[in-house]
Amino acid sequence: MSTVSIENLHVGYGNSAVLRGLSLEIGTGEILCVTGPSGCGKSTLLRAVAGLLPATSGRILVDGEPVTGTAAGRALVFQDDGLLPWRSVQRNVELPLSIRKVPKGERREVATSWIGQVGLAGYERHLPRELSGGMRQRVQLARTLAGTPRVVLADEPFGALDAQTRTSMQRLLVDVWRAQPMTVVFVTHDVDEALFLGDRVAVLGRDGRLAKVVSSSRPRTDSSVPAERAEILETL
Ligand SMILES: Nc1ncnc2c1ncn2[C@@H]1O[C@H](COP(=O)(O)OP(=O)(O)OP(=O)(O)O)[C@@H](O)[C@H]1O
Repeated sequence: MSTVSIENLHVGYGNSAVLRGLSLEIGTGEILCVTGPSGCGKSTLLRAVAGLLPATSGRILVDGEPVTGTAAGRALVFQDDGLLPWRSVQRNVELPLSIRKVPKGERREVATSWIGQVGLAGYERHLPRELSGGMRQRVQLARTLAGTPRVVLADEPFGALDAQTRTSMQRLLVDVWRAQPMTVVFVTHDVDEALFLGDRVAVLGRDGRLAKVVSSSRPRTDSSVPAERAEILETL
């Protein structure tokens, strides 16, 4: 788990600025959801925190250390599951451990445990093409968590799933986060998803600045969520 500090961050592509002076503090073990209109720079923010895009000015610190490039401790999760089609579920989940040269026995044990925790016990030998979209997202989640990231950067990972599968993936994410707390920055267009998952919801404006941060207190009450929902929607 890590603290992420974003300080007066400006990021752009060529001469066009996207994020203009964004400051945000993401606490250790917090789930921060980021929402905002299309094109406001949500993915750009994640890429910058991942170390894939340099800041034009300002800085990002993870546990006090400036981000200067990618790091194994910061994992990106996408809508596209990114699974290797020729590798079984087991071998896909083992991937971050193979890269770290974790011994075979330990690799197998850790991967099997995560496959069980995401509800896919019995599917270890299946290939990605033999699984549904929701199951493939579970494999992606297991693979990400097997790498014990300190920060998970999720870019609309459940965006392509049907409503029911999406709800079960949201619950699964909260369950695994409770079992193994981690700092999560989760981008979504879906305000209800943001309020369900997030401890706080950061709303980016079209101008590339932070428009609002809304706290979503846990445990949520039925009456608090509509109020928070209205507060976010009036900004969009
Ligand atoms: N590789 C790139 N080169 C140039 N411009 C880019 C690049 N990637 C994104 N942009 C531009 O930067 C702006 C922000 O894009 P970004 O993908 O971060 O927005 P977003 O909020 O994630 O959008 P959406 O909600 O539609 O996914 C957009 O105007 C986009 O066209």
